[in-house]
Amino acid sequence: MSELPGIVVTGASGRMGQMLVRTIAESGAARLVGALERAGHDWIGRDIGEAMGGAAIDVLVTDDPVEVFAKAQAVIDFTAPAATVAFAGLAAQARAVHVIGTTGLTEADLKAINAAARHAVIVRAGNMSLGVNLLVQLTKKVAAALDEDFDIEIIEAHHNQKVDAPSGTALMLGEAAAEGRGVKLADVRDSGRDGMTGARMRGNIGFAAIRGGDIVGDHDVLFAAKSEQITLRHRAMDRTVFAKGALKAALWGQDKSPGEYDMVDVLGL
Ligand SMILES: NC(=O)C1=CN([C@@H]2O[C@H](COP(=O)(O)OP(=O)(O)OC[C@H]3O[C@@H](n4cnc5c(N)ncnc54)[C@H](OP(=O)(O)O)[C@@H]3O)[C@@H](O)[C@H]2O)C=CC1
Ligand SMILES: O=C(O)C1=N[C@H](C(=O)O)C[C@H](O)C1
Repeated sequence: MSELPGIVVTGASGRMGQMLVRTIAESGAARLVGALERAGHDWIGRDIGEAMGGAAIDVLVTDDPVEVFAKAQAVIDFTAPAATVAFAGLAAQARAVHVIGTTGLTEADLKAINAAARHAVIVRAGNMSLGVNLLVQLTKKVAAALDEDFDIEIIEAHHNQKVDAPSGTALMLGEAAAEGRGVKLADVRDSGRDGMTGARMRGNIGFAAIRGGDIVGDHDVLFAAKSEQITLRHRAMDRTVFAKGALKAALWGQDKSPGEYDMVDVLGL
């Protein structure tokens, strides 16, 4: 019997990192071959299972991506933009599928990731859940069906430790709405209203970000016209939906040609 695909989790001590370690262990479809943290992290050298407060699973936390990526068929990465760009190059060198959940990436980061995808499979999405990727498709459809009498507003809410806004998901939804309308998001994006903003500009796509407590991730797409409104809503109740999607992407990517893919490709939506 052939061995299950080996997976490295980066940022293994993080909220998503720990969820991924558990999801892989419970999946029966893959095995954890590495857990990565930044140099100096106090989990380095410890068994990841024990560091997470459970039983040992014979995988020590390391700060050496080159050594662990060489053993892996896939790298699942929910960290921070600078780390993700560096991991994209290293995962491509190791010919490992790189699943990127990290958000807050700049245009320059995206360019570097795209260059790495010339040599290996990269699956990147601001949200790995089935529900949100379906919502993206629905948003595109509804935006295409309605004219600019409907103002489009994207409202997202997350926990108080989130460092980027608007969320990666909100931007995916904004791109979908813009595509549905046949415009470029960059030309109609309206985020961060504060002070004497003036009246809302017709055709703009607005963003609002709420941060509080332990909200996992809520997204509304509001289409508001005179006398009627439509709201499309997704709420993540816990992070398993993201981790399961990421694992699915890592397995899906195993027999694909080098290139950059997203969860719409993985889920066949
Ligand atoms: N696409 C999706 O479906 C989802 C995306 N996300 C995104 O994933 C990212 C992480 O979220 P979350 O888990 O909540 O954040 P956390 O801060 O809990 O975890 C991030 C982890 O990455 C580590 N890290 C940062 N830099 C490096 C590095 N150079 N090498 C190794 N590890 C590093 C951090 O370490 P340290 O603490 O030392 O900095 C931390 O342990 C965010 O961008 C978030 O928006 C989150 C959920 C779903
Ligand atoms: O940081 C988070 O937590 C999340 N980030 C992603 C985003 O930026 O959209 C996905 C999810 O909403 C949780």
